[in-house]
Amino acid sequence: MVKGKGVSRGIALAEQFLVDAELTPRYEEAHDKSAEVETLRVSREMATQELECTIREAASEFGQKEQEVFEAQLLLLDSDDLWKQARKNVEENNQSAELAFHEAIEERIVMFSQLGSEYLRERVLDLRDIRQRVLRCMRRKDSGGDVRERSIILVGREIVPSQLMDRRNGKVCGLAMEAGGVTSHTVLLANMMGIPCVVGAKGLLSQCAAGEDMIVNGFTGEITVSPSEEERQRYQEIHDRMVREAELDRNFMGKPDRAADGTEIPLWCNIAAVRDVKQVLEQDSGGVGLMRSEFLFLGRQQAPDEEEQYNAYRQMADGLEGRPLIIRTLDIGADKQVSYLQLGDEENPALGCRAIRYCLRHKELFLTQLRAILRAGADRDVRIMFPMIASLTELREAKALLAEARDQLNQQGIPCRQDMPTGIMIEVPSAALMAEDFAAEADFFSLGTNDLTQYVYSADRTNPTVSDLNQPYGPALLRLVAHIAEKGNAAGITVAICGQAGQDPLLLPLWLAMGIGELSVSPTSVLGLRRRLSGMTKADCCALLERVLRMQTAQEVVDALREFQTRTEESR
Ligand SMILES: C=C(OP(=O)(O)O)C(=O)O
Repeated sequence: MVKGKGVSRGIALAEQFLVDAELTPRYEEAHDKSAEVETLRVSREMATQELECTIREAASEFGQKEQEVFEAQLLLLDSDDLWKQARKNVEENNQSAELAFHEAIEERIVMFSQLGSEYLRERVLDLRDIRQRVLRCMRRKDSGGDVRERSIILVGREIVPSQLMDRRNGKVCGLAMEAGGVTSHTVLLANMMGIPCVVGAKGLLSQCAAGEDMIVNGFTGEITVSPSEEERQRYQEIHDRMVREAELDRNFMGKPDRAADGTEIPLWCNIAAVRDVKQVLEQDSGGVGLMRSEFLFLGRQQAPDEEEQYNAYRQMADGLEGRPLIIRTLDIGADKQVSYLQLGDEENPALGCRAIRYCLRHKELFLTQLRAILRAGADRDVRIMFPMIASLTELREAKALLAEARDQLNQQGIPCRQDMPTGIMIEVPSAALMAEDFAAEADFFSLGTNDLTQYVYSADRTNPTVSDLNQPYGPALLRLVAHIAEKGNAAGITVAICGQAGQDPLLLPLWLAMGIGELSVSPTSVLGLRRRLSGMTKADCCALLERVLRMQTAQEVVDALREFQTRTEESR
């Protein structure tokens, strides 16, 4: 068993699937040449099937450009010369199938790199990708066809969002990482998708065995490689308990987001793509409090143009059937790197030119997004939110560009929203301290507690070594949140929370007491939070908050919150 930190609740048992480690071939001699040749044949078939399936999916879910990328790969993979060369390497040079294929691709990489053509040089990346795909197929024990049909646990040193979103990686039902931070974007996505996840599991990669089963326990942080019968039974018990809890939660379908004394906190959702809208409706949520638009920009070769963005935002708004959609403008940088945007090598990217800072310096890119959002909101409840605002000057500049985008559309006679509600993320201490001033110029606040925590404690959210500091129970963060809520409420604007802390059931009474006006959480958290909310009263929560705000350590706070939770649940 390997121990890490559980960062997305739940438990999963499935086949392990190594993702991020660059697979290198086994440098072995072929003991049985005909078996190695057969491995080549089967892996060619599997890789081809996978790619064909990806092309179909890219066509239906993404766009023409994504489809073309994979079609180009399929052409390369389908080269008879390539496979003949690999076969020759087995038969004449006594190489294993893995090595034989690796070498055959390597020859092409060297050739393509030396040719003057820009186009062929760019194909080198595709060749590398194909090599990884085929090696992965060779490592799979059976030739059970398309990995997408199988449930898998992604295992890696650090899994990036694009790998999790890559449908070629199968039906992901768990994530296990040797490194990885508590609120990295992969973790956020895992939460959103209800996928159990463990990070910081030292020694994981040396123990895992691709193709074998694994249990990932997102409650305890335990990872069990190749589980025994007894361990499988234990998994089943926990799994069954989860199912029972989920049934209790489901009784709260159709009920209001209301505490026992009638105080309401709307429970909205965080989403990243059009396909997430379905879950918002399925989980009976009232809207989307955070649409992380940067996910439209990840895992591709160039930025989506205005039309593509407009279509995506419009589809989301339509899918929400009148519920509000808050779109956060491009929050790129730090752990969300996009190669084609040339973010540059920064010594300290979390403190660098990211999010609104990047957008204000790349006006065309920003205006394109603003136009797309304004158009999507022409006759739908779409609202806009700027991330990483640190100064009033930035907010004013961003609003001026929003007005410019609107004027451009008006001049062209393109329908768009004239008075789009405009909010800001409060995630930088400078904005938190000046909440009163910001409240006079923003229509709403949404607290990005993931970043706010990292900046308040100066503890990198992706660094597991400092994850003890990077958590939301510390009194400094709670006092700051209370300050922001007070200023926002006094100005009559909604103060929401869209960071992970918003979905933490332990913290729920504090948010209720502070007058937080909306929580935006992963869709899978909505019903559970609604159930818990229904058992609390604002008066009890205020008494708890008063005590908590006088506490000095995170441990004292956690103890008080746990005690409150037990008491509330027992009294129901
Ligand atoms: C919601 C937040 O933004 P991100 O997507 O950076 O986690 C946050 O920082 O809390």
